[in-house]
Amino acid sequence: MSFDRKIKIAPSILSADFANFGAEIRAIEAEGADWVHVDVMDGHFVPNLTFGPMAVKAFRPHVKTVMDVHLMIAPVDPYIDAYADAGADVLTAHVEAGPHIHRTLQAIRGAGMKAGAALNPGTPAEAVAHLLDLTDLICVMTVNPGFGGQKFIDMTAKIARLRQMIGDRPVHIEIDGGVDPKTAPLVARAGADVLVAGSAVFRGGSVDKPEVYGQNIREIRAAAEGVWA
Ligand SMILES: O=C(CO)[C@H](O)[C@H](O)COP(=O)(O)O
Ligand SMILES: [Fe+2]
Repeated sequence: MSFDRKIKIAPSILSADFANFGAEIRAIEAEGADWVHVDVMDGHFVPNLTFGPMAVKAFRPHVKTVMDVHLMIAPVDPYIDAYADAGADVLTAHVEAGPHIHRTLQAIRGAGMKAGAALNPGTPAEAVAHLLDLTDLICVMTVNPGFGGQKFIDMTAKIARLRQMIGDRPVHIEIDGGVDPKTAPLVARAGADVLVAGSAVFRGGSVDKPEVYGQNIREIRAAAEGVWA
């Protein structure tokens, strides 16, 4: 997994057909997804439950790009090895999930994965100021985590501040929540390069109509890249 700052679209399979994950993953990748975003929720850190490491391991053979696992769980540390074994490429933990995010990021890298740190909407950019050399990705939540299909919360000032803090370090800024062709240009202009989108990618499509996924991905990408045109 090499570093670049081109716009990457990461569909969240939270909006996929839960009875058909393998085919859904293959469809979004065939239709242009750059990464596959996998939302792990524990019914404790967030008020919703999805799946755990056994399911993530079952997704792995279907993912040919980058498997980007977003942990919305607390605690994190007891499960890091299980997600490494499941084949996560990027493992992101929330800074709010416990008192020792520094240790968590070290452990994620130590287990051979790229380490991400996620920030809830109420958490300032400064929460990662002393973590930037331990982090490969900062995930800026633009919804309160737990559910797909929520309304975008404007975090552009936080994104711009993070881009300034990161300087020339090889750290991605990922945006998660409410990304669509209207909001993508706002976050791209502020400095984001990885755009997670669940409902805006899967809306109107299915494994039998995958071209809709392709159209949705192209619209988000064009809107984000249009910022630089
Ligand atoms: O982490 C998440 C929610 O906690 C999801 O990745 C996110 O909500 C994507 O869904 P949508 O694009 O529909 O907002
Ligand atoms: Fe997510």
